[in-house]
Amino acid sequence: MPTPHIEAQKGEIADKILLPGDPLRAKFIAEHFLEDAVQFNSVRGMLGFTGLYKGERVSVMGTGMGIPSISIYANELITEYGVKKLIRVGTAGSINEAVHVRDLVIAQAAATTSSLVKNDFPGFDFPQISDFDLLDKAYHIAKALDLNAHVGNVLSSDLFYGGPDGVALGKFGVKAIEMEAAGLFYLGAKYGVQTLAIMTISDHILTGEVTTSQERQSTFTDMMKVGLETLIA
Ligand SMILES: O=P(O)(O)O[C@H]1O[C@H](CO)[C@@H](O)[C@H]1O
Ligand SMILES: O=c1cc[nH]c(=O)[nH]1
Repeated sequence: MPTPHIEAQKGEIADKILLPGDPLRAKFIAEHFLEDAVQFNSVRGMLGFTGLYKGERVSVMGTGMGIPSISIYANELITEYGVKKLIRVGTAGSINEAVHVRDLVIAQAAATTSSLVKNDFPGFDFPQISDFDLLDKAYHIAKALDLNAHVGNVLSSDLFYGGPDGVALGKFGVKAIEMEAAGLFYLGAKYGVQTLAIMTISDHILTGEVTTSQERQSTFTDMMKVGLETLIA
C-alpha cells in the first residue's frame, strides 16, 4: 500500500537501504552498483530503486535535506515497508583539522540543534548513536579498502546557513557538520532498527576547500561501496 510520500507496493523495497540526501546520488548508485535495478519511487522526485548487490537485494533512495525530510522517508520505510537496516550516505563539512576533504566520516553519534528529542523527552538530553554492529562493520570495511575513515561524533544541524556556531564543537572532537544523521539515529532507537551514517567530506569549513556539485552527486564512490558492503556483511 503506497504511503503519502512513497508509491512502492509492499515487497518492492528491500529490508536494507542506502539513503543519500540527493535523489540523483540514489540514481547514480543504482546505475553503477546494482544489477536489475527497478525504480520504486518518483513521488516529489525522491527517486528510489531496488536491485541486487553481489546477489543480495538492497534498495537506495534519496531523503532530501534536513531532519524533517529524512524523518518522513525513514518513518515510512520502517513502519510501512519493514526496512530494518538504514545507512545514510551523505556529504558533510569538516570542522576538524585532522579530517580532510574526500575523507570518510563514519558517525558513531550525532549531536544536533534539532528539538526532536526535547519534543519527546522534555528535560532530557538523549544521545543519538548509530548501531554498533553496522559501525564496526563499516569501519573494518573502510580500513580493508585502505580509505581515510574517521569514526566519531558529527553535528546534525537544522540549518545550512546560520544557526548556532557548530565550528566550536570541532575543538571537542566533533568531526563534521551535516543535516540528517541525528534524526535517522533517533528513529533507529524509537523503532529498534539498525541505523548508520557514512559521510564524505565535501568541504572544509576551517580551510575553505570545496568540491563541485558534480563530485557530490556522483564521484564519492568509496562511501557508496562501504555502505553497500556494510548492508550485506
Ligand atoms: O549530500 P547530502 O546527503 O544531502 O548531505 C548534506 O548535504 C546537504 C546540504 O548541502 C544536507 O542534506 C547535508 O546533510
Ligand atoms: O550540511 C552540510 C553539508 C556539507 N557541508 C556543510 O558545511 N554542511
